[in-house]
Amino acid sequence: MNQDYAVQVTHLTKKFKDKVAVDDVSFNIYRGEVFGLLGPNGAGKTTTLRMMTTLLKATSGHVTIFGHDVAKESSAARAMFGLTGQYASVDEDISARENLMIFSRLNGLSRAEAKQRTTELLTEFSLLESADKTISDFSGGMRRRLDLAVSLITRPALIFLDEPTTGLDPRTRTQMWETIRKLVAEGSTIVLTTQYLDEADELADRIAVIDHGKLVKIGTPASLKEQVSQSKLSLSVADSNQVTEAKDIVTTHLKSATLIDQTTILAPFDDSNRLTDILMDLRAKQISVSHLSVQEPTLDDVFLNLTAPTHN
Ligand SMILES: Nc1ncnc2c1ncn2[C@@H]1O[C@H](COP(=O)(O)OP(=O)(O)OP(=O)(O)O)[C@@H](O)[C@H]1O
Repeated sequence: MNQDYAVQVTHLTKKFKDKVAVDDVSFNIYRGEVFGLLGPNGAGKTTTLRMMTTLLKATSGHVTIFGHDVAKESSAARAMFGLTGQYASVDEDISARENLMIFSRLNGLSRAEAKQRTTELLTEFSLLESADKTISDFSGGMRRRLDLAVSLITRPALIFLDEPTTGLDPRTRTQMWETIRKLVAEGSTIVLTTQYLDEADELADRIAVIDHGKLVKIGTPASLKEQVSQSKLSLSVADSNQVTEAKDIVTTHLKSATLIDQTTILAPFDDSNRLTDILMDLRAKQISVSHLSVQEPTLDDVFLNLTAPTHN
């Protein structure tokens, strides 16, 4: 086993009768990284995650978690990770504190240890004030934080988060991102499935894009964006009489430029250093700029490009 890997997925395949839900997928996840599994509905993310977390048997292929084969050594593999998401099974009718106590005891902690861990987790996840409310009175964000707290009782080195922020309001989502970043800072490895491209962009060190059960691309958010599209420069001049001259300057430096109205020029570019040259030339010709912006390619561009119907 390679010591640098938290997870190794090799030729993983899942067939449901004639339907191939996951088709020969291989990737490795490094220790300490946040790895995002991204794909449209029905792409095979959940099926992949369920095989990785011992909940579903693969038709063929292998997964190892810190060297433990999930099929052959499932208890050892299971002891290495925490799982949170749609499978979390907190009891709705009792309080957060009681849930944490019960799960701590189920995980083998003594009564005193369970009590201490429960207080630590309630504090860590800002649930101390609501600790004795029943879960059915919890907001979506509180519920999600409790789910995550439960999966962290045993301080696992690897955490699987299945769509951690689906259905949360923007503020609670940002809080969840902070919590995830904190876990990473403390050394956890995180595997995350998400339907939110901005979430993958914010959190993931690397992203695997899955479509129709196949791995279509893997890389850092930046490298995926680079492969798909260039940045765009948008520049407006104060005096419309100077727009043609300004367009010529932009064309000289960026090869192509388009006039989109009487004062605005749009040009694709990939070298930020050219921007200074353009501004210096404009100033030398006494052309004033009234607006300037650079649009970076977004992960949406990548996603649409990779999973567009024409792609398949
Ligand atoms: N138990 C099952 N029996 C038959 N087909 C299944 C089963 N589970 C999943 N599938 C099919 O396998 C494919 C992949 O499903 P999966 O749930 O893994 O996708 P997903 O990427 O997680 O989608 P979503 O974002 O909607 O959860 C889908 O076509 C789905 O209908």
